[in-house]
Amino acid sequence: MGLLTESANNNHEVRELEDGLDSYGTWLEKHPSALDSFEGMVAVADGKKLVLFLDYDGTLSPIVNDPNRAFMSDAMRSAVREAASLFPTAIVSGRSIDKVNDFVKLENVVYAGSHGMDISTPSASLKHQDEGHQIQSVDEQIIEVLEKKIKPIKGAMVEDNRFCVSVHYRRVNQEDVDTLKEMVHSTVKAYPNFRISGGKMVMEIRPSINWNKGRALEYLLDTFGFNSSSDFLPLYIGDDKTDEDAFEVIQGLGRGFPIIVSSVTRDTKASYSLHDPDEVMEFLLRLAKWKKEAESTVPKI
Ligand SMILES: O=P(O)(O)OC[C@H]1O[C@H](O[C@H]2O[C@H](CO)[C@@H](O)[C@H](O)[C@H]2O)[C@H](O)[C@@H](O)[C@@H]1O
Repeated sequence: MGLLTESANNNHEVRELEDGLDSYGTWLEKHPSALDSFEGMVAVADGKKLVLFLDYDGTLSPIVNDPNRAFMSDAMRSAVREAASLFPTAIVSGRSIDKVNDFVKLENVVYAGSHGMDISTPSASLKHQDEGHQIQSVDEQIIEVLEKKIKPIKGAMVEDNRFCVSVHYRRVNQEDVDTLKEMVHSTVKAYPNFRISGGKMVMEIRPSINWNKGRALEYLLDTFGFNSSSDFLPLYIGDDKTDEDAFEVIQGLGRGFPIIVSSVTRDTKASYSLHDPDEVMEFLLRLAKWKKEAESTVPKI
């Protein structure tokens, strides 16, 4: 993907691109390409258990205008399937678990939807508990009120992600974006148990609880049985603001690989970068190849 193709209709991101043209190289020095750093990374991972965490939109599928058409390519699906056959793998998304499952269509991965609030493993399913109360699916009323309120804004769209809601403005005229944002803020004000976070041309309305993709990563490491082990390495690939919570947890652990997918300079806690989903696919294939070769050279006793 070229430097100027991603989200070219987003003025802010275009400005970021223009500003970033000179400094992208400098940014890459701080967040080196995971492909260029591959040999060093696998040298660290040798003999350890890598655990993979993959975001969906913008990581496994390219960002597109219509959220309902963010399909994953067959080639990407087969790369993820291959990697997941060799490493414990979770897909961690802001989407509802059912929607991300419909897009990914793989059985050998664990799904964490609604920014990690809804987790399904082969053996159990967790709807995040907050102070002893299981959180409820987002009140139908919020969705109805939001839909009604934003109706006059052409191109705006509400997406029900089960435990959170997205209001999309990628297809909204630039001059209407501030009005839309104001409408969403004033609507959500009436629901003190919810807060708004941002993403790529989307406002995400989520329960005000201390749970995010980082907490989901910790929970999943536990579920995979790595809580007491000292030889695991989490590897998380994501492109959006909500993925920063997971990068932060990995930095806090002092082990593992936080990798951001970005073709522009970004403020991030990730240590490595990949330019776009094509590079994510290439990286996953290299990882699988490395693991298979490593396993075939282990002497059989
Ligand atoms: O955590 P993720 O899996 O990255 O989900 C974050 C949001 O992703 C989706 O929206 C983004 O991708 C859309 C399709 O490419 C794009 O049209 C939109 O502008 C992006 O923000 C999803 O639709 C949202 O509900 C997720 O919250």
